[in-house]
Amino acid sequence: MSGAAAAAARALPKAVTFVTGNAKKLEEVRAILGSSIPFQSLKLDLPELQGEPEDISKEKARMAASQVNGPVLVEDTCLCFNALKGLPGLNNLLLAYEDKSAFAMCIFSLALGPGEEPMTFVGKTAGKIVPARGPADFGWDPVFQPDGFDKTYAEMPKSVKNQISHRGKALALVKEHFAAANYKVQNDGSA
Ligand SMILES: O=c1nc[nH]c2c1ncn2[C@H]1C[C@H](O)[C@@H](COP(=O)(O)OP(=O)(O)OP(=O)(O)O)O1
Ligand SMILES: [Mg+2]
Repeated sequence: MSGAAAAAARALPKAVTFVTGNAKKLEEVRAILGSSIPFQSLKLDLPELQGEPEDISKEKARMAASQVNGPVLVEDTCLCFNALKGLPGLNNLLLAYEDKSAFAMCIFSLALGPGEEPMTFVGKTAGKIVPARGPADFGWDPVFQPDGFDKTYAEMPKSVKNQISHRGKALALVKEHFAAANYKVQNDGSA
């Protein structure tokens, strides 16, 4: 890197902690991030808040950052129904509506430490709600069929889901941010 355009390295006291109570999410985040961002994970059930998805995610990051006392990444996901004007909800509600279109939305929030304003990264994948097909081991994967595919998320190989998913898209933005921000992790000989 040369000269003026290089971002000043921001020192982080430790590696970023991805906080979630959901093992399946963690599995996907690990697979998608690989070794691109050094992170550790912590299983913590944070309260389920109400409100606008972005605000919920940010508030979750604030709580996690104070509990961890360091940089954290958290994530909130919703399946939002166009018939309900984008509201998250229960699949059964949709039975009453002709319009089965929906989108999966994932919002990651990164807080660099307690008291720091979280940054958000949003990924969306459009699709429709269908009768369940495929393994039922992760939430609503069997009932969500992304546009352009004849398989539900549950029926796809993980590698395909991760490439086109709400989570994959949001994490691509997280990766871009990390690449640009040039964080330097202290107490980590590998950096
Ligand atoms: O890719 C996905 N495919 C199918 N279902 C999914 C996905 N991602 C989240 N889900 C489900 C899990 C939970 O029943 C609900 C809300 O998720 P959400 O509140 O963000 O997650 P959570 O409470 O399980 O874990 P966390 O501790 O990270 O908040 O959506
Ligand atoms: Mg949750």
